[in-house]
Amino acid sequence: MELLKLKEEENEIVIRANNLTVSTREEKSWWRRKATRSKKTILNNVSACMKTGDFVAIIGPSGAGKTTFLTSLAGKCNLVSSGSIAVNNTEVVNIRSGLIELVPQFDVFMDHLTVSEHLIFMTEMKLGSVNEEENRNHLTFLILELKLKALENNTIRSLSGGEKRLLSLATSLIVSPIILICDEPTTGLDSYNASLVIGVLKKLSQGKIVICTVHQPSSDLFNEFNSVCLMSEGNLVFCGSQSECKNQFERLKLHCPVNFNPAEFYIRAISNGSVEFLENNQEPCFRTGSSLTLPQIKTCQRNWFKQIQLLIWRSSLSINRDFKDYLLQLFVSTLISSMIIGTCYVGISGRTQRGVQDLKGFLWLMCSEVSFSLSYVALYAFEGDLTLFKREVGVYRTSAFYVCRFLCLLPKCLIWPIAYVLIVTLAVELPNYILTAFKFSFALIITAIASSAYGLGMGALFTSTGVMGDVMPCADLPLFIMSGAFIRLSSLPIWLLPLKYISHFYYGMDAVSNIYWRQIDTIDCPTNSTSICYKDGIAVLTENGYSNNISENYLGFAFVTVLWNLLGYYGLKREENKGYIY
Ligand SMILES: Nc1ncnc2c1ncn2[C@@H]1O[C@H](COP(=O)(O)OP(=O)(O)OP(=O)(O)O)[C@@H](O)[C@H]1O
Repeated sequence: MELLKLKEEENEIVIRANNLTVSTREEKSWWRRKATRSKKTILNNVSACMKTGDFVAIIGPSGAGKTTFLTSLAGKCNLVSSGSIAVNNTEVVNIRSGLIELVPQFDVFMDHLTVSEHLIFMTEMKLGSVNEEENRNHLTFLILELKLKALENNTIRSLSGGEKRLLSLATSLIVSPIILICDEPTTGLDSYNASLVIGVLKKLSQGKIVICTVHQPSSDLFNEFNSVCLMSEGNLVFCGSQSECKNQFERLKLHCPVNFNPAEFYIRAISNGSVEFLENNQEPCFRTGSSLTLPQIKTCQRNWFKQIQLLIWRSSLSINRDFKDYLLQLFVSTLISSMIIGTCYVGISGRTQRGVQDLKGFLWLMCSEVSFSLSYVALYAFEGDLTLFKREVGVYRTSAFYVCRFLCLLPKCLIWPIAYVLIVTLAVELPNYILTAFKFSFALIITAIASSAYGLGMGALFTSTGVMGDVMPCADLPLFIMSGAFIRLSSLPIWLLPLKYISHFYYGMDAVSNIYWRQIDTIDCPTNSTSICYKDGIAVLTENGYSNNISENYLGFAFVTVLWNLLGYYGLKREENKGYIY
């Protein structure tokens, strides 16, 4: 593990918690301002110190506050806290990313990727190009050390729990952190995999600090740790070397029976109240004269465009593996529905008074099918990846992730409208068929892009609450009423007009209506007709309140696309600010 060790001449690292108190926030109902959940103290005045070479096991009964302590040490706790945590003399929250890595209890990956694709992605993001020899060697070394060589081409979803743990560890070690914090690295693993993981961690601890919470470790596993922290009800009962812990218990006449698991013995003693606090008579944490500057580690922040390129590469790998589903979705969403529309409207023409109504319905269906399908696909784009995104905070910029999601929708925005137009327009009588179909496709592609921005924006704003599926129809309703398919736009009250200008349905309908009706120079009007007779296509446009200028629609599309994307970005940023998920 030479690569992972701090070099001899590098400074000693000390992480120190000083009077750390962590509590939950008081929750109040918003209407009565009455407390619905009172404040709860999770960590109570905890002080501890760990230094280079420490391989620490944090043990204690369930709910003792072990995970909260770990995440606080990593600077990733989102709860209210007082006191301080510092590495050497630098507050943990001010430490450069990569110096401390947290391996949470639950692994979150993009499951469709293979092990090597995932590691390449992370190396590219965190270290720089894998084509650089140093980075390639480091990656190869990690794969070998963490026994991932045989699994390189396996997809992550096919890995066992232990293999996923090793992959999580490898991911955290890409940047060679100086402090590695693992939450229950052995939970759910069989004894072989548990000792494999602990063995790797122990090796790593030479030259680093490795801190782990462990649940019911076997005696053999527990003995691998050289330090132990005992926690009970938010208090740190003891934190020091294994031998000092044993001595302290023996001073209280609490002798661990031969062949009895010491970890279990300690936990029982603190759970039944036999022990409240133990002294720690160890040497002080800082050796006099040791330097307090933090070591430099190699990290790399890729530029924004490179981040987008890497994120798109990762998403495309995932899409490739699901290509059959993608085709099925295309088939169901576009082919079948466009065939149904085509069949219902077969033979219609806007050159007769009867055909005017049919044509308006046809244009509306074409436009709304494209809008609805794309906006609902985009709506769920973040749902599955929100946890992954929150785990990867700091690896890439939120805006890069958002732009990647938007760009990944563009192939659909291109293929779906073209497929629609090709099929549905076969059924109706179009003037200048090829040119009109081409113009329809273009207008619907732009409609699809604006609809995707709308869906993505709504999804990002409401993803974490899970109510986007309920909110979306309510938001859709006023927007699609503005399309002019159900109400004459000229008769809208003035205060409703702003809604028209943020409606992608309006711009879509206005564009396709202009494309079609401007080519209809005469509409038959039977002499015995008692209802209104439209003279030509322009009269239809005027009667329905559509604009005279198609280029205004494209400006409108640009406006709503930017608007919804900005709102979506704000929603995602809000999720990022809620903090790390562990
Ligand atoms: N975000 C939170 N909001 C409210 N309560 C919380 C929060 N995080 C932790 N707690 C509470 O704090 C206590 C300690 O939780 P923590 O997860 O740190 O314990 P633990 O020792 O790791 O438990 P276990 O061994 O079961 O994982 C628990 O009672 C838990 O319910």
